[in-house]
Amino acid sequence: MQPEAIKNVAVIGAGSWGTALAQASAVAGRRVTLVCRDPEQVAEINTRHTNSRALGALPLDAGLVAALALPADVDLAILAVPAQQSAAALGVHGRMLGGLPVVLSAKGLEAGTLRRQSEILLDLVPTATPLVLSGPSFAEDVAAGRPTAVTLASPDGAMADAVAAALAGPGLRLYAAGDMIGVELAGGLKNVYALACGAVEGAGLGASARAALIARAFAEMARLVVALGGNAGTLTGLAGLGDLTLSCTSAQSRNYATGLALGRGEILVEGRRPLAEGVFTAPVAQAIARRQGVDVPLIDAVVLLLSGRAAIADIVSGLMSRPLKRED
Ligand SMILES: NC(=O)c1ccc[n+]([C@@H]2O[C@H](COP(=O)([O-])OP(=O)(O)OC[C@H]3O[C@@H](n4cnc5c(N)ncnc54)[C@H](O)[C@@H]3O)[C@@H](O)[C@H]2O)c1
Ligand SMILES: O=P(O)(O)OC[C@H](O)CO
Repeated sequence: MQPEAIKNVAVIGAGSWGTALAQASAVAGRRVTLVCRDPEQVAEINTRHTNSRALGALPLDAGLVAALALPADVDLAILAVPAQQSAAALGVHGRMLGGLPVVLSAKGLEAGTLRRQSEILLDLVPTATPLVLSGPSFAEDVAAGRPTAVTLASPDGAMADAVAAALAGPGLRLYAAGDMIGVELAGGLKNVYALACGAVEGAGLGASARAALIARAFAEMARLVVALGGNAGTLTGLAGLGDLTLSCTSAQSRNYATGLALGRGEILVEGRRPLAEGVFTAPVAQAIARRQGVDVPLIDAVVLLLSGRAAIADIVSGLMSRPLKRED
């Protein structure tokens, strides 16, 4: 496929990330339909050209329209609902996606089934071509056109090149890559480690502890990626190091902010906080690691923290008192 053949893009999911990707695609010259669930949101986007629920007063590109369903002439779809909702959204829209390239942009692993996003897509729409978009990218930055670079991974290299070229614009640079498993895992796992880093800051444990945590998270992530057939080298790129750095150091990350609250001793009340994908992915990552026989002390620590069954001081002391091991 040539990039010029990708004229019409549909984005499923009108939250902050879906709206930001729709905006970037429109700025890149595509005709974009943002698929919403709420008729009032459709009306606001089509008349006032804002999506206030997702991105406040940010003016949206004139090439972006909203609808309740996918149009018939879509060349490329982008799925941008929370990771635990991907199967439900594909259940509604999947029959329109047969044979199409589908960009998966949620960062998370599915509870219960332990599926990655590409596995969910291929189970529900076997003829679609999956591409995974991940990397350091806050919706607010992408929507405002601030410089952002991400990875776009697919086993179909020619398709990844074409879609990267079709979606690239003045503020968004996409690097095509082949290791979809590594990129998907990196995107899901960084949210778990961002929770941990936020908790370290919230508990006042210091910047040295947070830096050590990031480095050990990188090593842990590499073990899991390799065990699942991915490439550890992928983690040196945008989806690995790039996103781990962003999410583990910035309170703008919802996962980091949630960790901050946990570290301060606050109790999480479901539905009362912004989406923090790591809360759902942590137990899934732990189950996958157990299945593969991979040692993941940091993921275990986050699962324990989220369970509310142990204080952060005890969790940290448990991590620090493990038998010493070699780094090399
Ligand atoms: N916000 C960011 O900066 C950002 C950046 C990169 C990746 N992501 C990822 O994008 C995904 C979505 O995050 P977000 O920030 O847009 O969340 P959000 O909470 O802002 O929005 C989620 C949207 O999905 C819609 N939705 C939920 N279930 C649905 C369903 N079954 N069918 C159709 N629509 C449904 C909701 O109505 C809402 O509009 C997450 O996996 C997140 O990790 C977010
Ligand atoms: O706000 P978060 O923690 O969901 O992070 C958003 C993006 O994934 C950052 O790359």
